[in-house]
Amino acid sequence: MTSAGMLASRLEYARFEKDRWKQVTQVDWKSIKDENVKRQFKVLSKLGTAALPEDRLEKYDQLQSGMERTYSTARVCNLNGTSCDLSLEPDLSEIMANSRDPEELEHVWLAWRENTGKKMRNSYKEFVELINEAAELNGFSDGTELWLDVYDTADFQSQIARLWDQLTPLYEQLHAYVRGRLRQHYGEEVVSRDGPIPAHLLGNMWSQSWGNLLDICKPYPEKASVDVTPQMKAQGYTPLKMFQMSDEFFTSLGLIPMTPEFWNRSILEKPDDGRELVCHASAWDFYDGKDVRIKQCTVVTLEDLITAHHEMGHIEYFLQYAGQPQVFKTGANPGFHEAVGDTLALSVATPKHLKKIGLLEEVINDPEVDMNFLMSVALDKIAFLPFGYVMDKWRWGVFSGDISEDDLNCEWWKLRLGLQGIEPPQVRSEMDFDPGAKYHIPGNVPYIRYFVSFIIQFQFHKALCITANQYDPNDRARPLHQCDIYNNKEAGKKLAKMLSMGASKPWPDAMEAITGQREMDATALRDYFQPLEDWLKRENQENQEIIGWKTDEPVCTREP
Ligand SMILES: O=C(CCC(O)(O)[C@H](Cc1ccccc1)NC(=O)c1ccccc1)N[C@@H](Cc1ccccc1)C(=O)O
Ligand SMILES: [Zn+2]
Repeated sequence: MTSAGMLASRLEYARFEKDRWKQVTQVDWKSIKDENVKRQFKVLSKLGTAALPEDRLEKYDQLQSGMERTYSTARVCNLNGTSCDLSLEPDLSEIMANSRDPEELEHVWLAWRENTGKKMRNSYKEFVELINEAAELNGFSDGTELWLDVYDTADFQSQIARLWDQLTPLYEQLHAYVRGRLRQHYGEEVVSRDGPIPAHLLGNMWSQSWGNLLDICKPYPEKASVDVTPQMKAQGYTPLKMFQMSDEFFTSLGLIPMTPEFWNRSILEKPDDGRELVCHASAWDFYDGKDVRIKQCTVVTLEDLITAHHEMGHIEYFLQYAGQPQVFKTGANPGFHEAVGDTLALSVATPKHLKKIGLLEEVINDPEVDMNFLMSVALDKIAFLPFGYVMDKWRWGVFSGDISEDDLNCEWWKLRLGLQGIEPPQVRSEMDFDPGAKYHIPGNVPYIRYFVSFIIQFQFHKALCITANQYDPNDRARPLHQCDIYNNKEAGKKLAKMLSMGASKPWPDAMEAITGQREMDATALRDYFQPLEDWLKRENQENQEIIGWKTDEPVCTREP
């Protein structure tokens, strides 16, 4: 599908949506008795951006596809300038993950932002106006209300704030420990004792997950590492084999296997015919119960094996709710769609499971290997939480006007400093537009869904592990983080029951179907990481690490 084709079909679909909406609003659907039919009308009574007049909608789509093209086609030079066609995937991601040279990391970090975000600033300002215009045409006050309507939860933003408040003590312990290990590795000149962590040293272009620092942060360096990437390469893994393994995990639970169309029409590797491709992973539903596809520029790493499960989680959801009426063919809420694959990946990543699939040698039940594993999961899951929050806390502020268009970048860094405790390698300014360096901003993909997912996936994991008799809250010999639900048909049946509901019921009903609870709850996440939290507190105390970070250093100057 070319971008021109995309634009044309988006406009055509908007016309269809507007016609359908006109018909629906002429029906007195609120007095319909049948709950299911009434709910279908309720969903159809909302129009979204299709409410924009055609010329404004065309402008909206052009701005968005223009920013996405800037992002997807950006190329940068390497440190010594010998090559200038480095792309984000796989080149820059590999450098940010594996380079331990602060100069090279700083160069790549700055060059990427120079060639993406900085070029989008004006487009984004205009784009925000259009989102707010669309919101008002839908009877909402701004884009934030339009975006949050799908959660249908009155105090959603304060629920998110409360969940984050519950988790900051755990995050601060991890932050202090990682800052300590980075200071040992790079020296006090590069990493301070009590300040924020330099963003370019965290193993990821956006400092959103720190799993690539496992070699520096392993609690027991001499013990086995759970990053089985070398074994995957040694055993000749291919992207196809990674997706076949993921499919095998899903079917081991009795879930629906990937369809022939999936295997014939997915793009599982970056094409080498020079074709421009949006490499950011995505899953696609063609709404016929058979034609479902993933597009992913997969490389052979454990990180990408986990991403394969994430994308396949979307596909499984598509297949499970294929029998629902069209308007219910989506997640109970967007966080549910993001949590399916990650929930199963919590089992896949365990040493127990990696041994089962031959990627880890004999792992005796060694508490130190276990702590190394828990740390690797925390570096991805705990580190991610404040990033997931910042991404939409910033956008909510921009849409609602709390963040003025002259302060876009410095307000972004105020949030990055305050919530994540990170700082840019060099002071930024309002000439930059660093949010645009992350796919979901030009891609206009909301992000709080991932924060929700990272909370509820532990609730799902805990419930399914109890069903699979792999976890017992009172039996320390079977802790939650060692649970692997592989092959358990009971757990699979429970998950399938929720997935097949799609959006036919309010999301608390779907949550209750799996966990017995009706709200988001961080307790399961805290239970999972309890052994690590205890270890981190002892370790930080022994090393006299300072918990928290100073915020008095300037990270961004408001000069226009
Ligand atoms: O962005 C993704 C994975 C891509 C996706 O699967 O969430 C994808 C994003 C997307 C791409 C294009 C258009 C819209 C959304 N979402 C889907 O493909 C999708 C989502 C819902 C239903 C159907 C498909 N993950 C996030 C967060 C994350 C999640 C899990 C582990 C690490 C990090 C990230 O990488 O920052
Ligand atoms: Zn996703």
